[in-house]
Amino acid sequence: MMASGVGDCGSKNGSSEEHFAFSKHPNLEDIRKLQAEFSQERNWDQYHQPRNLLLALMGEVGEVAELFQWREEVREGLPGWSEKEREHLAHELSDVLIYLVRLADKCQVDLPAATKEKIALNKQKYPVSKVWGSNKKYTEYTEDEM
Ligand SMILES: Nc1ccn([C@H]2C[C@H](O)[C@@H](COP(=O)(O)OP(=O)(O)OP(=O)(O)O)O2)c(=O)n1
Repeated sequence: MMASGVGDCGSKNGSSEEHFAFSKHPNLEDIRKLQAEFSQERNWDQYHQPRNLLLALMGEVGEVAELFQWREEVREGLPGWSEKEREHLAHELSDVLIYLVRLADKCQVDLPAATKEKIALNKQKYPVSKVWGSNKKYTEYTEDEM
């Protein structure tokens, strides 16, 4: 794992067979605390209201999109991307996560717990037996199919 956080995401030839997993730390609560400290030390809490954080988050999502725009389809593992491009992506995705965690903090949403709950709800909404291999939205299924 490089210092930038750019790991062996798949392989450079696009194979998804190589193992990829996140580091265990920092977890979301660690990130929440790190960002809270960062903001407090700079007297920036005054700017980190939910609305500003949402706009900052959207701006960073736009910066991620810039890295993908006007390219051919990008395959898993980002084959053909340079180390510099991978590092840039890692930093922009981190900005997105940092603002998302900060937004959840300021809205008092327990993000890991809420995510666990939402995945459980998604499983109910999209039962494997009904949706296997299909990318239809749940509203497109007929009563019979569900
Ligand atoms: N008021 C602010 C400004 C910055 N940051 C933190 C959160 C982000 O992780 C990062 C964003 O910094 P920049 O706005 O400088 O954006 P970039 O790092 O993406 O720089 P650039 O826009 O030049 O790519 O810094 C923050 O918490 N609160």
